[in-house]
Amino acid sequence: GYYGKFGGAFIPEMLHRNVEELKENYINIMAESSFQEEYQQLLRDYVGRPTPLFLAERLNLNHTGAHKINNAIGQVLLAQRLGKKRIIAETGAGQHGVATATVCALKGIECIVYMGVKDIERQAPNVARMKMLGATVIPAASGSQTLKDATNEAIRDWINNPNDTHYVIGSVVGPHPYPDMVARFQSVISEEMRWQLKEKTGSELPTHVVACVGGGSNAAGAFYHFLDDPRVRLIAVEAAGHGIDSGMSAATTQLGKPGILHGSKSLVMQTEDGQVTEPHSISAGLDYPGIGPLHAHLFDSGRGTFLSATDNEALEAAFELSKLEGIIPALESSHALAALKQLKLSSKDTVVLCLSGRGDKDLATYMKAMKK
Ligand SMILES: Cc1ncc(COP(=O)(O)O)c(/C=N/[C@H](C(=O)O)[C@@H](O)C(C)C)c1O
Repeated sequence: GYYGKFGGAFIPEMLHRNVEELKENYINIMAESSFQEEYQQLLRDYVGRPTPLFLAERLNLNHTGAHKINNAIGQVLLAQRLGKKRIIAETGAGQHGVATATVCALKGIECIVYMGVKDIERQAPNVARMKMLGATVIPAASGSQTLKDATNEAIRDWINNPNDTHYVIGSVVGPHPYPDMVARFQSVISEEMRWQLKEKTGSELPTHVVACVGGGSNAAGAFYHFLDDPRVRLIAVEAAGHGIDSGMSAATTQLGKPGILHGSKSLVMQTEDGQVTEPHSISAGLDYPGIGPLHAHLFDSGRGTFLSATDNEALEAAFELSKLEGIIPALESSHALAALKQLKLSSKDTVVLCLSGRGDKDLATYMKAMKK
């Protein structure tokens, strides 16, 4: 369960049994043909995959509007095979919450989503969707009432309900096996990239894959099948917020130090005495003081190139893509788009940009920016 020196499962004693049960079973269950049949069938007929590779842009026009559903389907199917009757999840941008609530509605299983009070405000359309889908949204009022507090509340719930509950973590974070399990579910993104690239360009290898990183699941999925091929440059884009040195940022590889967050050893934005510091990003999905251990290792080993984009650069990129291509991207994805300008690309390059989600959820923020 390690990526270099990062990863592991540093969890409260009371969670051991839950996490052990997952670790013992996830590979076998995912390898079962009945699991794969159901999983692939849902991705095809319910999510609407494969999503088109369009003009070297990777569009997730998936059902529920982002990549999160790939992971939510996998984990709910897994939870059912483990006999769980109750699903909990954390969410920040609300996409993961909506994806989990969607699959729970489809499978008729109870769904509770923890969400920071601040995020409930700025992603209101997704809160409405979760409620429409029959999920219970519980405001995380502890701490700074953002994503990390939603995650803490979900972990507290799981400790109190160890037997009948599965915690669907929304990104490649948390104790082993979550980072590996979520990356496997998201790997469908690079699988589709490869064969669509082959069809369109004759080669299944791009020169660059670019993706935004909050916890890092859409990037893990986009990078997955290219990790070991140095011919493919992996470009991870973090949220610089008001700027790396502004004190209002979420660029964890630039500002973080090795530490433990939510059960995983990775890079964490923290004070001298190891208290997690409050991150900032205009996008809820990247507003996270940690990063998945896979990405900490990609950064530490130099295999990945870590760029960042500020709030304003992301906004600009969102307006530009909307006007130039008729696609309104999620604020998170707009960070990946903004970073393209920082790459010295040549016409020989094949760049695949992973657009992790649609901008429907961010229209209020876009409209506010337009008024300025
Ligand atoms: C459209 C979109 N793009 C990217 C992200 C960043 O999450 P990763 O792909 O896991 O880095 C997100 C993250 N969304 C989560 C959520 O919807 O709850 C996030 O806020 C938390 C799970 C971290 C997203 O919604």
